[in-house]
Formats: sequence, C-alpha cells, structure tokens
Amino acid sequence: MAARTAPDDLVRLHDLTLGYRRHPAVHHLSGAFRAGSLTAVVGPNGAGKSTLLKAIAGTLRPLSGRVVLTGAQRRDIAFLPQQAEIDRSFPIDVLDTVLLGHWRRVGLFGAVTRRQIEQAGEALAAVGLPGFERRPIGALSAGQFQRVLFARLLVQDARLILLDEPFTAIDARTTADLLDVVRRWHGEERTVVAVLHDIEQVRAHFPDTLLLAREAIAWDRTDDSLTAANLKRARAMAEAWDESATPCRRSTP
Ligand SMILES: Nc1ncnc2c1ncn2[C@@H]1O[C@H](COP(=O)(O)OP(=O)(O)OP(=O)(O)O)[C@@H](O)[C@H]1O
Repeated sequence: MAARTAPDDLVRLHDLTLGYRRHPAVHHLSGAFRAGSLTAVVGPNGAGKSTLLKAIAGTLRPLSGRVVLTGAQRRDIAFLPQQAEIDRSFPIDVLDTVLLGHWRRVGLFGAVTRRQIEQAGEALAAVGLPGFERRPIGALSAGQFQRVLFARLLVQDARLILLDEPFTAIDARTTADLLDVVRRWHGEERTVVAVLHDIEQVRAHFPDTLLLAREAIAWDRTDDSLTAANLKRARAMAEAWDESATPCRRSTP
C-alpha cells in the first residue's frame, strides 16, 4: 500500500516490517496516523495488531523500515497493553497505580505533588470510580481495573494514546463509559489508535480503520476499509499464514 503523507501526520510508518527472532509478523506497512485522528486497527488473530502498537510505542525494534514521530516524542505516547500482559498480583493500590501516569514528569523516585494526587482523584471520578483510591488492584473486577488503567491514561495527558483490545472481556456498561472517555480524547484532538475485534463497535465509534492481515488490506475511512470484500481478503490471508516463514526479502511495498 502506498504511503499517504500529509502535513498533519503525527506518526508515519515507512515500509515497516516487524517480527520476532527475525520471523516477520507485519510486512512492508506504509501510511500515517493524522494528528487528532481516531483509528481502529482490526484484523484476524495473529494479524500483527499488537506487534504494530508495540513498534509505535517504541518497545519493539523494526526488522526493517521506520516509525517516524512527526511533531511528537516518545514521552507524548501513552500505551495500554492487553490486560493479559499486566500482573495484578503486585501489591499496589488504585491511587498509586493511577499516579504512575505522572512518572514521566515526576521520575521514579520523585515526590508526587498534592495537585497530582487531586488529579488522580479527578481521573478516578471521571471513570466512575470515586473513592476507590485505597483499594488494592488485586481486589478489583476486570472492568474496574480497566477503568483504573483509563484513569492512569487520563493523568498521563498524552498526545498519542495506543489501546490494545481495551474492551475485550469488559462488561457492556464499562465499555460504554470508557468509549465516552475515548470520545473525549478525540474531542480534545488527541490521536488515538485502538486494536479492536468488535466490527460493529468500530463502525459506530471509529472514523478511520486500518485493516491488517500482516500487511495492510485497507487503511481508510472505516466504511471504505471494512467492506465485505476486504474482510474476506483478510480472512483468506489469515488462513494462508505460515507461522514458520523466513525473513521477508521484498524490498519495496
Ligand atoms: N513475543 C513474541 N515472540 C514471538 N512471536 C510473537 C510474539 N508476540 C507475537 N508473536 C507472533 O507474531 C504474530 C503477530 O502477533 P500479534 O500478537 O501482533 O497479533 P494480533 O493481531 O495482535 O493477534 P490477536 O488478535 O490474537 O491478539 C503471531 O504469529 C504471533 O504468534
């Protein structure tokens, strides 16, 4: 797919190939997330969606190609990994979890200000958990814990917000409340990229969609990306994947 670049791009992907131990998971992806856009990343299991988010967040080095942040820096990125990747046995309470959103400003051993504690309380109220400050995170339901992680994102105040399956295994009420938070971010012209599986939810709430099946099937306005033909093509590509594929030799997208 040809690279689309514009002056208001916040993140540009240049012929990006990603993988693990040199096995490619995402091939030759080019394109851009515009500043202030709200984009769903959709595709079959194993399509490379989480891998792409990790590369944008800077936690996975590309095998080839580049992720270029234009007008933003790594510290402007907030990343919500899948719940399965977060250890909730760690003995920490809700307030301290939310305050971790301040760490880039505070540093690991810096003192948290009274104002920052107030902001954490405001963020908890905004996600429907007022008064939960002293609960241990291990005592929360999955939905409550996701609300806490969204409160942390609110405190982080990031320009680019990456969400990996934020509503998977989350109840409908919590999903609706957290979608309101996503809408609020969009209204504030933050750039949001969310990996999602619920196509109807994407059609209803996400203006742009990248349909990924190891390579981009489509990256456009959601209705243009999620056509029956494109979804069929993504499924067909998933069925043809070879998990033991060797490094990709193609040099141009
Ligand atoms: N840490 C890892 N080590 C080795 N291979 C990995 C690792 N993480 C992912 N992969 C592989 O990379 C490919 C893409 O995985 P990824 O998790 O990015 O897909 P996904 O689209 O997010 O899938 P899902 O919808 O199931 O979460 C898969 O073949 C997967 O097995």
